[in-house]
Amino acid sequence: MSALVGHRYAKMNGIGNEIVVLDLRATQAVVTPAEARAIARAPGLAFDQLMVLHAPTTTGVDAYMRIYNNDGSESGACGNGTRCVAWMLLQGSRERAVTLATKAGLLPTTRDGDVTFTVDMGPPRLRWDEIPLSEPFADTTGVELQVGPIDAPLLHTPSVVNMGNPHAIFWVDDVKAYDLSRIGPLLEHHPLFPERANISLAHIVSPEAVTLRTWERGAGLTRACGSAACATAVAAARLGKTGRRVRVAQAGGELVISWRESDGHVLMTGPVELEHEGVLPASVFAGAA
Ligand SMILES: N[C@H](CCC[C@H](N)C(=O)O)C(=O)O
Repeated sequence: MSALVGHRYAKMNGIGNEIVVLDLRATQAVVTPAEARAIARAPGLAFDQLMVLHAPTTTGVDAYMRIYNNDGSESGACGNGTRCVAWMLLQGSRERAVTLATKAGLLPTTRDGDVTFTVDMGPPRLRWDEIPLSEPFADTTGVELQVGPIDAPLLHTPSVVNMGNPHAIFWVDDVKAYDLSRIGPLLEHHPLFPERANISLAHIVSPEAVTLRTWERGAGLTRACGSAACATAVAAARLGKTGRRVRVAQAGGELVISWRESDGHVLMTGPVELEHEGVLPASVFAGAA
């Protein structure tokens, strides 16, 4: 039987980004890619990201998180899921702050209201080999990549940003005018991105507002992606398209993103929603492969 059976989970969402938080702090067990895929297929547990809590190994950290996409692959960041984790850890507590650790670094998170949280997503990484890209580009605000005919590309010159995970952002007039479910997987797996990439279409509404759609690496089209909102806000500010504080609207709702001047950290604010809680039943893993 899977060592995950009997551990507590919460099915949540962060503005429509489907999240399962699984608390493994009481065990040494680690989720395998096959187990992550089995949970994603279980009735009522379909997720875009699975946030797994492990006991912290460093003082001052409340939990270490491993983040899985629904294809079983791992990610270094998930903004919407991190707010859900903070909700779970602060549930019933008077504390207002938690510090979470991932393989990409520390994520201090504060509660701003009952269901509203701000995550310090840390500084973006902007050098080509930090994204990573497979070939050098001095300027990552626009790299050579296009979709469609060479002389009349449909999409071209994305900005690239690493927010703990790789993002490419194409600037468009209408985010709904493209078949992202067809274009997304081609770009996610493009040879320019040796670790694959999250692919976003962004429309600048005003210097304070952006509309966004994202095809997520390892999860496909989602209703919202927090790290994509952060990456887009950084890229838009670098290009002078917006200021350093923007509202980012996605299919599932809105986030406020601030790229702090003093230390270059990106702050993401938004709500979470609890759908149901329980303990993982053995049936989830029956016949898992
Ligand atoms: N939905 C997440 C990001 C998931 C990223 C994942 N698809 C990857 O980079 O592998 C968010 O709110 O930030």
